[in-house]
Amino acid sequence: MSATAESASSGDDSALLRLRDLDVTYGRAVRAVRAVSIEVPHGAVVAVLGANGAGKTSLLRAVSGTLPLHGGTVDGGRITVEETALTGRDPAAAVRAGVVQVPEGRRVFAGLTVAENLRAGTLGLRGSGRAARISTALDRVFALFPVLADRRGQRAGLLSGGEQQMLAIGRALMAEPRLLLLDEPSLGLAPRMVSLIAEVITEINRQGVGVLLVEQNAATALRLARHAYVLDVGRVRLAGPAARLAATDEVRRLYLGEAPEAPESSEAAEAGDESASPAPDRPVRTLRRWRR
Ligand SMILES: Nc1ncnc2c1ncn2[C@@H]1O[C@H](COP(=O)(O)OP(=O)(O)OP(=O)(O)O)[C@@H](O)[C@H]1O
Repeated sequence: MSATAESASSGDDSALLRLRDLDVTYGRAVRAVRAVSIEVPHGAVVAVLGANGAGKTSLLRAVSGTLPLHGGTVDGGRITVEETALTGRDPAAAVRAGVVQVPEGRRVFAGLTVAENLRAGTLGLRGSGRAARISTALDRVFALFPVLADRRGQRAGLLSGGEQQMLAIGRALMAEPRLLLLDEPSLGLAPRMVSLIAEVITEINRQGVGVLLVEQNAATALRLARHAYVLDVGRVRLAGPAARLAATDEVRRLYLGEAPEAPESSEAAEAGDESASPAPDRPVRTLRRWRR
């Protein structure tokens, strides 16, 4: 494992999403993402971890084409979904390529009903058999989230935070994604709801949807993901199989909030990778720990 690893995955040619040397800036002053290379293989959940301001959301915005809406620009690098180049493309192009983002903070349409919110997710749907496909997608969402079926006529603003997160994910699924971009789905949710959302992410993935999961909740993310990347001030600091990352001293101490068992003997240091060792003056950025 290396901080400069180009990818946490095997690097095979069948990657669903491939980011190469991605740079994202806001204006002249903020370099939010720097030379980041990430892959999501077909059928995988891949996690991107990091503290506040590490660049996680900016990375997702670059992929979903929503960066300009926030004043940001892709300044360098390449984004491809299978054979489709998405670098600098708009959100409609990303949706056509099967990429749908669930933004942080849910952002459901509070004044619309649950059913209307779900239908809003189908606006970008093109191609034949649209009505039948919408009906199938609706059945699938209601099977994943029975509570949404029960509340289909209720205004979304009246749902709990967890239910709104379900609705936000459900709305994204209505667009028939091949790749779901999830930004902090566990944020602000009670532990029981975090577990439920985690189970649903696993099920969605089992149904064939690739997932790029951005989380500060490192324990949940590392449990769900096959591969993981740790971003630090816009750069990939660590990358590798999630289970292996979860076992390193650095991740356990800085991202899982665990006390180290042995003094400063990180796996990366053993591998001779000095850049992955924490600097002595670095503040410990303990992120929220996942509690069952
Ligand atoms: N719209 C914006 N305009 C200017 N700077 C921004 C904007 N959005 C993010 N930034 C800056 O870009 C950097 C990366 O932010 P980003 O939101 O991508 O990080 P993050 O890892 O998702 O953080 P968090 O977990 O707090 O959401 C930060 O320095 C942030 O202040």
